Amino acid sequence: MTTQLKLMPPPPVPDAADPLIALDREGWAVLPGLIDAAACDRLAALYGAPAGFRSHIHMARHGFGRGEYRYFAYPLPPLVEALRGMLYARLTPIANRWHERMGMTARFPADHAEFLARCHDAGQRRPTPLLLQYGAGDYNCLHQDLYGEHVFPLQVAVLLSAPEEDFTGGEFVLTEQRPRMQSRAAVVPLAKGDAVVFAVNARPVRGSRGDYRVTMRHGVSEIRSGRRHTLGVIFHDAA
Ligand SMILES: O=C(O)CCC(=O)C(=O)O
Ligand SMILES: [Fe+2]
Repeated sequence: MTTQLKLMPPPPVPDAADPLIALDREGWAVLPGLIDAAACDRLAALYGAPAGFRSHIHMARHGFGRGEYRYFAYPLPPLVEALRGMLYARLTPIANRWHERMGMTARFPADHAEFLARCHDAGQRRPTPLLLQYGAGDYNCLHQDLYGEHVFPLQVAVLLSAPEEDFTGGEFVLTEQRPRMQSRAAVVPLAKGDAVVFAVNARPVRGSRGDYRVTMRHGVSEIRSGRRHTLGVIFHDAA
């Protein structure tokens, strides 16, 4: 019996075949090694470049936490532009399915340029991809990246620094607020170059009487030492 069991093939691991399967179950999923270490370093180095950004935010001044970020200006750096279009195309079927399940009327076109035209027509014209930089003692309060009426329900953050080497602490945290229940938190395990895909504001959860909406927020726990950079990819533009 034991030998027979040993000879049996291992059970299939669906998440390994498609990491995005976890999105429906958890409201977030990790895309391991989305970009390589050299590309991470090149992107993180842009933070110190004088040009290419439309604004610079000191989080403490706005009560958002402690740390800073810069929104890219258009045209985006080619890698950011390519990632944004590629990820959007991959996430659109899930976004449309989620909207249907949550009883939301908006549907998303297959082409990101078409969705951006919709944002721009509604006055959401400013690019939202951003680079974040944190040092020791910095953190990012739980929040949602909503910038107007048009919201693509999923977004992506890419960790550009190596945990335990470049920084300690600074974990990516998600919370979900379920109706009439206490909130639940998740800490997302990320290595340098990994991306987390997560719900911007709400996700559908299957209950005994159909789907219901769960509200999600994300943030970053305090960086204990070192420096941490992230690339944030949001698919709607900002008013
Ligand atoms: O630094 C992080 O990991 C989170 C960044 C963030 O809030 C975002 O990309 O929207
Ligand atoms: Fe965010």
